[in-house]
Amino acid sequence: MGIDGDASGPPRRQFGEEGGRLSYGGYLRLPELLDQQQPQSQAPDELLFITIHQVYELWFKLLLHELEGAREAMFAGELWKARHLFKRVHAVERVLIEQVEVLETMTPQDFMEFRAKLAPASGFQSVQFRELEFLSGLRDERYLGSFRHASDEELARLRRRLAEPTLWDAYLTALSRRGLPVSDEEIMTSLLAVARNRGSYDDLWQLAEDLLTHDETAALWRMRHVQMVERQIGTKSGTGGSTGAPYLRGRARLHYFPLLWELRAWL
Ligand code: HEM
Ligand SMILES: N[C@@H](CC(=O)c1ccccc1NC=O)C(=O)O
Repeated sequence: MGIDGDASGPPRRQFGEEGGRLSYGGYLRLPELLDQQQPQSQAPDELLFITIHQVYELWFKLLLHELEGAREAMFAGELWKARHLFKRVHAVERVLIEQVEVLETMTPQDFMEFRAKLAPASGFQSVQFRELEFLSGLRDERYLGSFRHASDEELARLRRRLAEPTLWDAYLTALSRRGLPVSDEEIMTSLLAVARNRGSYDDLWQLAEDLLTHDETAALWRMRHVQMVERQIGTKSGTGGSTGAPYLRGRARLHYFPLLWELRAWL
């Protein structure tokens, strides 16, 4: 029996073969993709280091896309759609945490074989990571300073993220579409009304839980990253010029949606 399952006779055309324009590698642009891993040293583990960062950046790209979709859905009052997209966001974010383990198979000695070649590059210069923070509501303009070497297009993207609405802005719109006031003075009362009146507001409550999970998972990644950093470089300072682990520990305490955490104290 042939691989197409035919016992005999001429090979039949498989589904999708009629046009014959697309191939697996052509569609996925594999020649281009697989040409992008270019180690700067002979160190055996540099391929792992490059690959894992590229995989992160691909997931970051998808997260930005899905979070933009979730934001637009909240603005449009399509809460079911926002929740559907957040489910995917959470699944990807869990993968981001899990794959730290792959890089931790590298020993610090093996990392030191090529680490010096990396400076002054560092995760500080990840445009998409900062875009995710800005879109999620953590807008610290001081980070624009880390992008002196970024292209005009990348800088424009970061500035656009600083100017555009955040996920929290979109959630506030969803609240006010349901008649709940969202001024600074009234917002906590509205969040409490949602939490205490699930019969009327369960969709808004679940959506707030989705935002909180996004926040919590991002913080888990920061903690996981700093554990990996301590394992790899101990108390050394970073190639990007920070104090290293102490700087990163400080970042792990940050929240995208502080009011959703504060709400817990009132429930
Ligand atoms: C051997 C593994 C790694 C080490 C030792 C390491 C170390 C560091 C250090 C020390 C910093 C602070 C900036 C500096 O002064 O350099 C940093 C920042 C950062 N790293 Fe890593 N890193 C590692 C892997 C990764 C991976 C796999 C990613 C995935 C994209 C990543 C993303 C980032 C990001 C986004 C920042 C900025 C964090 C912030 O400002 O809050 N790092 N890293
Ligand atoms: N900042 C790291 C080096 C590092 O991990 C890195 C270097 C270049 C590009 C991305 C990196 N990943 C995260 O910071 C260090 O200080 O060892």
